[in-house]
Amino acid sequence: MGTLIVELGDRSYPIHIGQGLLEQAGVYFARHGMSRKSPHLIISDGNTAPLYLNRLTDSLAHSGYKVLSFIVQPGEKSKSLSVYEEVITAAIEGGLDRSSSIVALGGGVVGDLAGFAAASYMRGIRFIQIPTTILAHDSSVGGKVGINHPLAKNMIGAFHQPELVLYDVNTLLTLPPREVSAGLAEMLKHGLIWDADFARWCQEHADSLLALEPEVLEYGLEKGCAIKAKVVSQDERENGLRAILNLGHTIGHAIEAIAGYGTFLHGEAISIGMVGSAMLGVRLGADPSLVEETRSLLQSLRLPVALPRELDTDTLMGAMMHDKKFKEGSITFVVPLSIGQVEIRKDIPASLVREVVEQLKEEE
Ligand SMILES: NC(=O)c1ccc[n+]([C@@H]2O[C@H](COP(=O)([O-])OP(=O)(O)OC[C@H]3O[C@@H](n4cnc5c(N)ncnc54)[C@H](O)[C@@H]3O)[C@@H](O)[C@H]2O)c1
Ligand SMILES: O=C(O)C(=O)C[C@@H](O)[C@H](O)[C@H](O)COP(=O)(O)O
Ligand SMILES: [Zn+2]
Repeated sequence: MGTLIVELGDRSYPIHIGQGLLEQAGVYFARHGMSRKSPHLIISDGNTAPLYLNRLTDSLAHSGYKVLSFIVQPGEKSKSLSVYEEVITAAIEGGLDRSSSIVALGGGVVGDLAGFAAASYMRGIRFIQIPTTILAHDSSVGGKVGINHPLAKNMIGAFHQPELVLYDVNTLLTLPPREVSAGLAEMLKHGLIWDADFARWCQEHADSLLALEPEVLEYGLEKGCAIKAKVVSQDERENGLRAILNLGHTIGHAIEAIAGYGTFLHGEAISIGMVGSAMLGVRLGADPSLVEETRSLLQSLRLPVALPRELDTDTLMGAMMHDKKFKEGSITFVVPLSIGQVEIRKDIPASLVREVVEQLKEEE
């Protein structure tokens, strides 16, 4: 088992990664001084809860905690205002007070939704992340929480750091193959933005990662979490450096929104977006081999690398203008210089992005 720390002064917190941690949740709650007098609300989804909720509630109850649960529909559509309202209703009806916590048991959807409920309920209560997807090695760390608007991803949200992240890698064994690949997209992203050796390691170990071989998977998750933790520790609120974690997301988020949430998984959409970013990089001076290399890394993880022709370019461009990085008339892009190295550019003309979108369609 490994433990990493997200260094944020008096809001620092651990990420515990290992096997069998779900059964020890009560011990970790006690170690973090969670209240035994106030109720704690677990948010999970309809796929994850039948598999893992009992293990969690048993462990917490055994350690003397009062727990309630609220189960949402699986998938991106649950990151909505209406489901958020249902979660808040469950918190009020369950009698949560300022010593309570909200606990996310699931992937990034549950984590973002539960985290936003924790950030806003009574102006903020404690929050615990218990991730159960590969993708959530990214989403459970860093405190970005929120929900979608039909017009734009993650448009309503907050920064609200968890108390701790308890990552039981045994839970990953039940993930469907498509979700495994989508999660590995964010793992590879951490290599693409920070560490070329790690990006190439992901490709070399692609078969083991896809087969969920525990030791390889745990190493990859720890490495991804460590990169994310380092970035977040330096720039919690995305005033600068943190934007690099958004590689591929400007195009990716627009794809998710215009195709209808859930049509493309988040990891699939950002996979296509990362190829687009490489194309942009080449237009701005990177070696032309960057596009093929990026594509090959993503394809080894069985990820999509082209944009379906039926997605309308104008609609996609319009959706990109809703990105949080679109400010004062121009869009900030994370542009790769080479594998493992990116820069943040604030001067990317929309015409260049349009060319990239067209090129992404040609490759289909
Ligand atoms: N906050 C952040 O920093 C951050 C970072 C990256 C992504 N995200 C967000 O995360 C979301 C995507 O997260 P995700 O890919 O985990 O999606 P998800 O939460 O929808 O989970 C994927 C699917 O797997 C199922 N599932 C979860 N755990 C399972 C398990 N152990 N076994 C079997 N099935 C399981 C879920 O029910 C769902 O159907 C997106 O909304 C994205 O925007 C947030
Ligand atoms: O933590 C971050 O910062 C990220 O950008 C991580 C991304 O993988 C993630 O998808 C995040 O939710 C995107 O945030 P947004 O602010 O661009 O909506
Ligand atoms: Zn992401």
